[in-house]
Amino acid sequence: MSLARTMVQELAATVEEPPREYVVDDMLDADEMPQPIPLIDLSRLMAVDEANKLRAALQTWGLFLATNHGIEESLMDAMMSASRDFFRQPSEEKQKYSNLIDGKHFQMEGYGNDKVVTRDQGLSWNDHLHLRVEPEDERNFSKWPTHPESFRDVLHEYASKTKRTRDLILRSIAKLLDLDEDYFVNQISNKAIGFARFNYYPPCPRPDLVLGRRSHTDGGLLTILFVDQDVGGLQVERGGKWYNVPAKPYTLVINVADCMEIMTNGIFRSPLHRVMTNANKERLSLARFYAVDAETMLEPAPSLLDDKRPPRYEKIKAKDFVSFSRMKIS
Ligand SMILES: O=C(O)CCC(=O)C(=O)O
Ligand SMILES: [Fe+2]
Repeated sequence: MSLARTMVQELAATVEEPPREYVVDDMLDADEMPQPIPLIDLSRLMAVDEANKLRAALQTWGLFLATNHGIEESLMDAMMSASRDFFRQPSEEKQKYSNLIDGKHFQMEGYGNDKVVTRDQGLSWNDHLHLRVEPEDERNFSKWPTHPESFRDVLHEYASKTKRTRDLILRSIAKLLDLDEDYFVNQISNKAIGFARFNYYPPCPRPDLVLGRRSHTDGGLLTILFVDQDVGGLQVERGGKWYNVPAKPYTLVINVADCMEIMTNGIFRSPLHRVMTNANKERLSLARFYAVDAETMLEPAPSLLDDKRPPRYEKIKAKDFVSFSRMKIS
């Protein structure tokens, strides 16, 4: 089986019908919202009402929209436009950062598609650039674009800002659970890995049959997502239904990831989410994935457990954690 695939961007420019591997089984749609996705003002989390809103958001959706997150609009604009400039380059330029070594050996970092593991694995209408941003002293700059020229500096700046936002949110989550304020922050030492995933979704001729990103949960502790303000597409699952997450200018989407669900013993959920395609417009997004230290023992925080609330997840070392579904006891 060949790992090398045509970039979706090139497919989109040439085909009228998406290849079979991209087509999903069910017709794609969204359900009517029961209530809007909560919008949290991060500068007000000291206030009880805002903290309660955060708690409700994390329990019901595992995801929320965040304003007043401390990242300047000009920096967000610069980051989005650097990403757009990267993806607009000719294919040969982008292939210099390919995630396939010698055209066949897949590695996590670089430009390309997701790893193909099985023959019948469905594909997504998406190309991406995946970069390891933390630990800061282990950045592999051979995978960091030099075009546009500003790319590296802007990403460096953006990463230092999202880190602050991350810590603010992690501390707020710990407080909601009466845990030590640094309980989650301490799981991320200066050796923990943080990725930036720049997603590019070309227009797709069959948005009713093809997903920009198939349904998944994020594996780490927390994800800070910056979505295209002009094109929606992100959906989140709740109670077996799919709901549109609105794209609001300069508003981040924050979601709980699997390790956080385990550590909170399922009080806060790591939501399934997916991305729809659009017939006419390209779409970009940038996910910052924050993982815990590889050596961390993943387990529900002991103070959240008692006779009535037994652990719902088995203990496992973070580096051995691969599939979320295998971890659930009930
Ligand atoms: O593009 C999006 O809105 C979501 C992307 C996503 O879920 C991911 O990269 O894990
Ligand atoms: Fe995701």
